Amino acid sequence: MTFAPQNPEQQRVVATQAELTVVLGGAGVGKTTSALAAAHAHLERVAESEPHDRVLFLSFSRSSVARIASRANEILGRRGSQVDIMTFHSLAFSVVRRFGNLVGHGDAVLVSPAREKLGLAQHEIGYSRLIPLTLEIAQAAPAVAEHLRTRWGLVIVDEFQDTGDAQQDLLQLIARDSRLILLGDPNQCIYTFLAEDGVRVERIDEACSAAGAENTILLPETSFRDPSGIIPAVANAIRGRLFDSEAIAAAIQDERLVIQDGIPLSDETSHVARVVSELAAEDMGVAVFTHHNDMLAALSDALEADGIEHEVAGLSDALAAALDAQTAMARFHTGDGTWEIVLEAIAVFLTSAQRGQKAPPIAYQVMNGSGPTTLQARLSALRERLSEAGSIREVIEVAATAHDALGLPQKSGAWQQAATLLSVMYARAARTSSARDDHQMVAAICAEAREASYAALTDSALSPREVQLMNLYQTKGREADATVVVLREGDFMGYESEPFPTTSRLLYVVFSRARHKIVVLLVGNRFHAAVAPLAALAAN
Ligand SMILES: Nc1ncnc2c1ncn2[C@@H]1O[C@H](COP(=O)(O)OP(=O)(O)OP(=O)(O)O)[C@@H](O)[C@H]1O
Repeated sequence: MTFAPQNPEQQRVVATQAELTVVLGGAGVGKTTSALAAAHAHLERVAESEPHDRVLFLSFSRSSVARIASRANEILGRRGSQVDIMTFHSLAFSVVRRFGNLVGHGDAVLVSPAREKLGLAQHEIGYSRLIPLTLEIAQAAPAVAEHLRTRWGLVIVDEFQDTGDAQQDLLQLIARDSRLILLGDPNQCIYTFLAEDGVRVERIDEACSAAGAENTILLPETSFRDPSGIIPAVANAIRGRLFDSEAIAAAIQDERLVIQDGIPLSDETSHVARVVSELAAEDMGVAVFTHHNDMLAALSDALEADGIEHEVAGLSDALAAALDAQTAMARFHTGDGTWEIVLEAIAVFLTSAQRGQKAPPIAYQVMNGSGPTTLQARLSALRERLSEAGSIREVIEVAATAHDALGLPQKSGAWQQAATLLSVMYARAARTSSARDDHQMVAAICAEAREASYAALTDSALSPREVQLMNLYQTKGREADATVVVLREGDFMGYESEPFPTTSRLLYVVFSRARHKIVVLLVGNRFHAAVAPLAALAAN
């Protein structure tokens, strides 16, 4: 194992044997890393008496699962296969899949929030039902509850400050008899807008009281993400709204913090793409953070054109929906699925591209055969091309170009990503499966695509890349050599006033992700008061 504790507190985390340990500390101080080392230490310690013991590492978002998993091998070594790293929702889904029949949900199909907006069929389960259903299953079947309680000797929860009531209930179920390590940072609590779901900053204090002072470990402030301390000092100054502090002036002087303003909205995508290309050319991994998914999609297309491989964290739902739509087209060709299923899958894809509670009008037009005649004509042409395709390979090509052929708005990047995944799945099925006819071939591809879209919905990104694009709220648990923070005129930052506690925590998370450099791009002229002082710094 390559991990070596950097201070006595990290060492205490690794060595803890308490039933409940709470680990606190600011961004980048090593909470996640030392907890992984604690998982390794636990498994080594019990190896003789409990050779099959396992550790569960629960995290919040798909993005942080991906980051933890990418680091885990190095720290866990041969113990890697005994550690399950997943989100609360992917854990719940694995239970629902295995035992859902006990509560009338055998063969459960998990659908995206976008599909949920268009209405659920009987056998479908929405994302928000996963944890409650898991609890119902455990209630109905004590043997399942017992299985979940005994499976993991140690449970670690990352980002504990953002857990809500549902996660808490799930934890109580699975960790009743296990050791528990909770990792948290009250300053990174950015989901308080989910107060209805029980997310509240005080949860950390309660955990500390339960653990007691001797089992509450506060890691020293030194950030190992940027050992020079320059970027952590910027993040802290911004959290404290000390925009005229030495720390910020020094970082600007050293070009570790670059603030560019006056970028017109019409140049946003090209400007961001240029900055990303320049940083990537310096061999830096880059993460771009913005409030706007429309910008992410446009940027994704622009980077594609520049040949820069990238991952769009904000498009995971759209990617899953695009995969579904394209496989539905393949099933239609072989007669294993109807045209209505294809239309519905396209509607779900269109809904996934849209924020808000409702599906967009075009989604209903696709499903109902209403709307502009050009749209209906294009759908008919697509149907014909799919029916007449001479081979499965040709069907996959038709599906790959359907986004353009139909003239769909937005998310062409996700459609393209799905097409690439699908052609890989096709090649694999053609090479390895025992599928002898088109039906079997399509079934094999669909099974694999379904797994991939479940992974996109509940777990890590499929192919983490050096350049990552995401929404401001997906930044937690991420890190990159350079971060590009795009702030746009009119960005909504809540209704609070000075000192903007919630937005300041969000900005702290966003500004603490970089290892080397932060570039802030200010698009437009007038900014929300919470971020306006940054524009003043650019002018200086
Ligand atoms: N003991 C150590 N030795 C080497 N590198 C370390 C050590 N501790 C932490 N790091 C490195 O510092 C960086 C931040 O660590 P980590 O992600 O564990 O911090 P964190 O407290 O979980 O951060 P955040 O709350 O911001 O997600 C990582 O790149 C990690 O590899």
